[in-house]
Amino acid sequence: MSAIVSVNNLRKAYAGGFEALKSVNLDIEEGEILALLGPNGAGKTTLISTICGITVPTSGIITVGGFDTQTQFRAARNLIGLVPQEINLEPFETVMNSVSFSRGLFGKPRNDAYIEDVLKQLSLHDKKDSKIMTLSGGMKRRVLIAKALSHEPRVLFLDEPTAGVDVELRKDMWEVVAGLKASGVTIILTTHYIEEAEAIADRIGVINKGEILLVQDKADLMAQMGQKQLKIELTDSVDVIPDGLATYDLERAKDGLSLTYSYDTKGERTGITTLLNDLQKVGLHLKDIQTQQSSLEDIFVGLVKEEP
Ligand SMILES: Nc1ncnc2c1ncn2[C@@H]1O[C@H](COP(=O)(O)OP(=O)(O)OP(=O)(O)O)[C@@H](O)[C@H]1O
Repeated sequence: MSAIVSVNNLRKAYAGGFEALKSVNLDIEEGEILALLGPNGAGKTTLISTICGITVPTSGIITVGGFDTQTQFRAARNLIGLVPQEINLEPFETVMNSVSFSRGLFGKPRNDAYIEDVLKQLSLHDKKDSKIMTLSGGMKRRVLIAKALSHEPRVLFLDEPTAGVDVELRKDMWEVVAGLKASGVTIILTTHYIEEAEAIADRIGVINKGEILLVQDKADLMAQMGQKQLKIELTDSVDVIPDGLATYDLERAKDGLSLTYSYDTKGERTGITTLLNDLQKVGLHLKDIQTQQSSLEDIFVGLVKEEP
């Protein structure tokens, strides 16, 4: 895979001097879904707006499809579709007209067949002649996506596509995004819903205070940083952790009926076998054992917390 979007040493200071982005470097591979995860005010929207040429960078270079977003703005922008956070649609317009109009703004010749295909893909085709004001919130969001796709972009930016959307609609949106990826569009979405990144992204970038803390393959991220916990339930409670188990850094539950052992799933040895032997040696009897994997949420909270 090759980078379709390349961000190099991007800095953005707003008027007044506030540095919303501090030397950001990011390559987005063609065909992937990249989720940019970060808390409120992290700089997600600023990053997207700057790549899309809506916000002017203070310094740094961004290319899209090899075109410089500043010196070759039009060529770069033609390759980009942007779905904004806010729903800003023309209420009295029909879906078809509204989407066709967006295409026209990019100077592309009318192509009803293409627009109808997009509407079909977004399950909006039966609403093509409906006025936008008659659509549900979920449908309006899909109209925004149709508009962003109207000029046949290769990269689609979705700024918080499911903010304030109920669980059902959120899952619908995830399916839409998966369908778009299947049709060959590269997708970058911002979210502060960890489960959203976990559900649909190929790679996850974590951004906080204007800095990208990491960008990594989702599965690798979870495997590398994920810790597993082994919860050992005991038949009888213990008041203190026996000396013979001191080396394991166990956590004792308040009721003394279970001990939790954390280990690295990627480590050469987990230490579980010797732990179980040692438990027996100190005379503890197991009732049950269970393992649990830390979620992306634990990883994310850990990363953002470590920031000074
Ligand atoms: N036009 C502006 N002028 C000055 N500061 C701004 C401007 N736009 C954004 N900021 C500041 O830049 C920082 C990053 O904002 P941005 O909207 O990029 O964050 P975000 O990660 O998208 O947040 P959210 O999840 O809340 O949308 C914030 O501290 C914000 O207050």
